Order: sequence, then structure tokens, then C-alpha cells
Amino acid sequence: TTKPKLCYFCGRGRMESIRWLLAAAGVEFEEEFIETTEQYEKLQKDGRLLFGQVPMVEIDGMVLTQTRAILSYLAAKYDLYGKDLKETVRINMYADGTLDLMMMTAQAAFKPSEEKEENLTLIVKKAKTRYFPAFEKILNDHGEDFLVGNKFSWADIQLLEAILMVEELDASVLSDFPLLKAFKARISNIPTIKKFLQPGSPRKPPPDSHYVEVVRGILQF
Ligand SMILES: CCCCC[C@H]1O[C@@H](O)C[C@@H]1SC[C@H](NC(=O)CC[C@H](N)C(=O)O)C(=O)NCC(=O)O
Repeated sequence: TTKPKLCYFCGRGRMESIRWLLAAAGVEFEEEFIETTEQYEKLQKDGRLLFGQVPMVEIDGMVLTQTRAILSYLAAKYDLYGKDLKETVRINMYADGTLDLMMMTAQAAFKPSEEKEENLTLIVKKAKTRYFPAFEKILNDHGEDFLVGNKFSWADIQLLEAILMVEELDASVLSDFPLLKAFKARISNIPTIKKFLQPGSPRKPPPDSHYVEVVRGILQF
């Protein structure tokens, strides 16, 4: 069977959560990195980007765009999307929340340097006062190993991704969240995720100025 093909810049951005989900599901994938405007314009000209945007994923004979649409398709396909609609909507709520938090980090990379610091400080504050307290409470009230229905789901994968991303900004961010600390250790030890966290995996590094310049150059903004 042909592997899914991911088409994006060689960086995290909006594609990283898709890499995480596929890796956690144990699915190998190809990557086409957009390095030049020509590449990007060819994709558009060939009509492969519905709204002229990436991420784009080729899977099961389809050419998909829109990050959340792709993530939902993959979560359902790999049975990481709950056992019924009530579980699925909770997974969507949790995944949308962690995606909001992670997109703040993605966009902060593109802020002018004087604003960047205050942006990153704000992200850590939001994580500590808005997002992590909510997930700590869920784990406390739910009393299970996973966020939804005591089964590993997309929501768990994305919460771990978000925790690690915020820890890159402030290593002590979980100091007031013991249940999240235990959650992080548990989920990081799931074999497919453990492998993805080791060097040599398709996981991308935090956005640096080179990456920002490449993306700015390609998208000409
Ligand atoms: C580290 C951050 C990654 C690079 C910047 C990305 O973060 C986003 O703010 C923009 C880019 S991602 C690239 C951007 N894609 C999107 O904005 C997709 C949004 C869509 N709703 C989705 O969820 O997939 C893009 O193709 N823009 C071209 C252009 O609209 O003409």
C-alpha cells in the first residue's frame, strides 16, 4: 500500500499535529518539503490546494487540505476518535483547545523580535492559567489514564504534543500540575510515541529564524 504523503514546509507549523497523529498510529508516511515559491505555485496551478493553502496530505486516493479536516479523518481512520458521538465531541473539544494553544506558538515565531518575547510569555501564561488547569481537572474528575473513555485517542496525542511544546518555552510549566506530569510520562512511553520522540524520527524542531525566512520567502509575506 502506498504511504500517505505530507506536503508542507520543513518545519512544525500546522502540519506537526498530523505528523504526531500518524506516528502515534504507527503509520509511516512520505514528506514533500516545499522549499521554493515555484514548488508552491506548481501545487496551486495543478489544482492540488483547494484554497491555495498547505498543509496538504495525499491519502487513500484523495488530496486533502484543511488541518482539522485531515486530523479528523486520520483520527477516525485509526480508531483514535472515541466509541460514540459523545466521546468524539469531547475529543474534538480537547483537540481544538490544544490546537489553539499550539498555533499561538507557531504564529509567535513570525512576530517581530521585540514582540516575540512577550508573545511567548503570554503563551506560557495561557497554558498555565487556561489550558493546563482544564486538562488537570479532566484527568482528576475522569480518574482514568486517558482523557476520554479510558482509551488512547487523538486528544491524548495532541495534549502531549502541546505539553512538550510549552515545556520548550518554560521547562517548569507542569510544576503545579501533578496529574499532567504523570500523563506526560504515561503517554510518552507508548511505544509508537516513544519512537517518534527519539532522534531520527520525522518530528520537526522548534521554528527558528531560518525556517521563518524560508516560509516568508515562499509565501511572500
Ligand atoms: C511555524 C508556523 C508555520 C508557518 C506559518 C503557518 O502558520 C500559519 O499562520 C500560516 C502558515 S501555514 C501556511 C498557510 N496555511 C494556512 O493558513 C492553512 C489554514 C487552514 N485553515 C488549515 O487549517 O489548514 C498557507 O498556505 N498560506 C498561504 C496562503 O494563505 O496564501
